[in-house]
Amino acid sequence: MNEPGPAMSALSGEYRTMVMLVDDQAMIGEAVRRALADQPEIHFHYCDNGADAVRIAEQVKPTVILQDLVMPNASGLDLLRQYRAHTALHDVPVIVLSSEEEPAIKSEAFSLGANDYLVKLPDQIELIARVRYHSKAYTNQIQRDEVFRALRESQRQLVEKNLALERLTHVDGLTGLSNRRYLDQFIDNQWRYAIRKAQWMAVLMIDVDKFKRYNDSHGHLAGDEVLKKVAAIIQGYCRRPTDLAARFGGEEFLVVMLPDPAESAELVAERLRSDVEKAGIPHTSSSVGDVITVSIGGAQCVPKREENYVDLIQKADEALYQAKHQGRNRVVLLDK
Ligand SMILES: Nc1nc2c(ncn2[C@@H]2O[C@H](COP(=O)(O)OP(=O)(O)OP(=O)(O)O)[C@@H](O)[C@H]2O)c(=O)[nH]1
Repeated sequence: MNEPGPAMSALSGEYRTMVMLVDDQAMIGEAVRRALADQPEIHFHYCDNGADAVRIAEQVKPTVILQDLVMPNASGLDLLRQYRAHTALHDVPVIVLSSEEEPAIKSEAFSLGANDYLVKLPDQIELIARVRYHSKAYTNQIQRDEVFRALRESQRQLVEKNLALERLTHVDGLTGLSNRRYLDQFIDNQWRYAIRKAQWMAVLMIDVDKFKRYNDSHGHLAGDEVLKKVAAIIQGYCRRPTDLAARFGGEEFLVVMLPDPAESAELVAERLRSDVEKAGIPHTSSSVGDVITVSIGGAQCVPKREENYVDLIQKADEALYQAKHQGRNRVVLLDK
């Protein structure tokens, strides 16, 4: 008897033909073994007890099962049902071995999922041909499934990588806020949306006060850390999908929002300004105070078709200029 072993070798990627015969008659077992003996690529396992068939099939991993119908302690049709309900065995081809050509039994066997029906004992050539045919169909199916699985997995990874890449192209490397490129896309979309919905749209331009002095006193790297902290505070105010916080330029940030009446842009701007001050990041060389502060210029409008969002940003810039001139660490909001 050939050694029982795994029918499928995941390592080599090759599939061996593994025939499992379930039949209580040792004489049949011996006859089938002999019929297959001179086929080196066909491995054979004989199970003479129907009660053990499912358990043994789990271990042996047959690529085809030869199933006797009448056994003392198990019914072949019942076993067929069990194979078909079993997660690991439900696709394994089953050739029913019957002692007679009986249409009713044949019909029931096929309706339960048998793949073939042979009357015992078929001649050697027919047995080998059918075993090869069913085994090959089964292993081809497994290989196709594996290829599809691998393909789906690599497609999933590709989508993830593309998304990550896309995110990277949208993000400012230092602060993690959106970059200018993404801001332009976003604000354009939001502008059109606000036109359609006749909704208020606001932009806040936020600039760190006396930042040059900070860099001069503490160095550029320490300045970068300040920008990251300020950016994190700003980001905290942009949780809704309709809001966006972006790095507009060096130490300048821009927030785009569709404010609702309950939380006006001015209120958000004032809270943000106050949070930066309360963060208490020391800035001893600032003429505004002894901590990092920001000035915020805001502009808002209900956009109209004939207007352009660039004018809104321009207005916010004007407001920022006023905030700086009025002494910094303050909010100036203008309606466009
Ligand atoms: N550390 C750091 N500094 C930056 C970065 N981008 C711009 N800056 C600095 O930000 C400073 C901005 O200086 P100014 O435009 O003169 O304004 P300010 O000193 O903040 O003064 P006011 O805006 O008038 O309050 C410059 O010194 C820039 O070098 C950056 O990415 N990192």
